[in-house]
Amino acid sequence: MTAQVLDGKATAASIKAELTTRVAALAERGITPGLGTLLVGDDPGSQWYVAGKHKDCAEVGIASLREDLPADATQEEIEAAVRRLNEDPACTGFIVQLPLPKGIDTNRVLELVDPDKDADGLHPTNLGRLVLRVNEPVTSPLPCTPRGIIELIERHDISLAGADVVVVGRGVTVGRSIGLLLTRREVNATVTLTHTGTEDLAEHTRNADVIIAAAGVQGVITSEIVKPGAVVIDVGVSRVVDSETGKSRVVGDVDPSVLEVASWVSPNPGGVGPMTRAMLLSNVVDSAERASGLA
Ligand SMILES: Nc1nc(=O)c2c([nH]1)NC[C@@H]1CN(c3ccc(C(=O)N[C@@H](CCC(=O)O)C(=O)O)cc3)C=[N+]21
Repeated sequence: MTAQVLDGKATAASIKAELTTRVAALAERGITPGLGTLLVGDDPGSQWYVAGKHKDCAEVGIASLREDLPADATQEEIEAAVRRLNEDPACTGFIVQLPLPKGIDTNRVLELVDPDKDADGLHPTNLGRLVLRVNEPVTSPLPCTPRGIIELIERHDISLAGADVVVVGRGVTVGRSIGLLLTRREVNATVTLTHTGTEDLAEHTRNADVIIAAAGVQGVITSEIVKPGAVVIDVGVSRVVDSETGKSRVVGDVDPSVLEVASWVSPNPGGVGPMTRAMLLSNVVDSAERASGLA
């Protein structure tokens, strides 16, 4: 058996097409959604990510706003830039590109973001809303990677209702927050969160209908610890130097042997990454629709 591919690139492309239509409807009412980015310093990786976000925006008709600060920007200067984006009516959602330079109190910066403009969906107020509104529609931004993973699964007609989902890794952006979405009544999965303190990871994963691998450990999920027919989502990102080409490349948490036992596997790259970017755009369009009374 060979697993089917959960194609994140193709799924993100259809989401972007849907967003283009919604952005056009907003334009008819004189509204242009705008994504702001706050980038501090000159890390090439961060510059590349931010450039990609502005390119995505241009594709669907979202305006881009940038705040770029030097690597030696002070806490006060960074907080002033957050306030400018909070107050700018042209900015309907924004992100603070992470990581911020050493010595900056990241949580203080993130908590200053207007929760209604929080395009990452990771502001404490928005995580709190997810906790409190478990049985009601959410009208606040959702964490992008968790939302992208659920969309990727459901848009392939795989039901999560009643599924036993094992999450590997307790990082804030994925492991810690995805259970808040998976256990909502409208999704209805059962969730086990495993981490480095888990005594027997295999015992959990072998019973899972769905494995969400967000540990950042190359190849931790091997075919021996996956139940035949399981759905396996590869979120982890590690950089390795290819022994043949000598070039650096991205590898995930899922070992290629898993393709022989799973029913569906998300590739990495080409799976969760493009979905995360599409959900960032969705959060910005959702916010603009809410602000204009369309949603
Ligand atoms: N405030 C904030 N929000 C973020 O969402 C955020 C951040 N800071 N800091 C950095 C991480 C990283 N991240 C990625 C998103 C998409 C891909 C992506 O699309 N990757 C492609 C290809 C990547 C490659 O080949 O190098 C793929 O998976 O197919 C990767 C990484 C968002 N981040």
